Amino acid sequence: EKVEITKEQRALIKAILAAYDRHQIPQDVTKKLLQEQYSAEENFLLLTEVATSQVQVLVEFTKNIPGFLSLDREDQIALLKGSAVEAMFLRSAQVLSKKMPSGHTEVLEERIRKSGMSEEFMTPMFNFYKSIGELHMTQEEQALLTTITILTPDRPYVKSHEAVERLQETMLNVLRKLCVLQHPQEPQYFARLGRLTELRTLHHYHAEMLTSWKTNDHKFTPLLCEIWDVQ
Ligand SMILES: CC(C)c1onc(-c2c(Cl)cccc2Cl)c1COc1ccc2c(ccn2Cc2cccc(C(=O)O)c2)c1
Repeated sequence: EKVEITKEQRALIKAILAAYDRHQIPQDVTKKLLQEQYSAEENFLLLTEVATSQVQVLVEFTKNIPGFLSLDREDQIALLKGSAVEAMFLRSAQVLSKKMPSGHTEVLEERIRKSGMSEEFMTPMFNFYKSIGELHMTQEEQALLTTITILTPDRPYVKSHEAVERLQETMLNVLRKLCVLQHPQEPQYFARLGRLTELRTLHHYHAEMLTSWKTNDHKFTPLLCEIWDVQ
């Protein structure tokens, strides 16, 4: 039967896309990525600055997700803490896979490769970036996928599981219709997006990345320590 996006769903897409487009990392941070010299130390510091800025952007974006602010306040924090890494993997993948104007992509990739991260995390991370790139997601799909990742009910310490599940279900219904309408030649497209559960394993790798950086006496910003429970 014909797939129809309702008026409410269109309004939802518009609100989420506007929030997604509005919240970008400030130019002065991304400009540094091109200017500073290369050393593992400098790369780590720059990536820490980008990650901190990305968390701030993520918090602002999340506040604009329709319905998020009506969730229990502690659950809002639990959802942000539980999804930050995955949302940042999605965002970094979207940025690295789209050919950014001023050759940012190569520079970013180079700085990630040379930031003191061990090889064992590099491979899964860049495979993930490659698989995201191959999906050629539209802006709406990227914004909705990030929203759905944030609204994952089974994060640690979430109390009103059903309230979050209802909100996530609403977004999944919209994404499902969008995929059918925007990728008519590929009926399996929505299922492929769902298979991004690799995100969960990357979350696991990331915890180990943090530990290995920490043992090499790398410092994180207060915001990153708070959102990632780093001492
Ligand atoms: C603390 C730091 C060393 C770190 O720890 N884990 C990761 C980490 C890593 Cl190394 C990979 C994936 C996720 C995380 Cl948290 C990182 C680096 O984090 C990021 C965060 C965001 C990133 C990047 C790279 C790109 N982006 C997105 C981006 C870049 C430039 C502009 C914009 C924009 O929206 O305008 C967005 C790195």
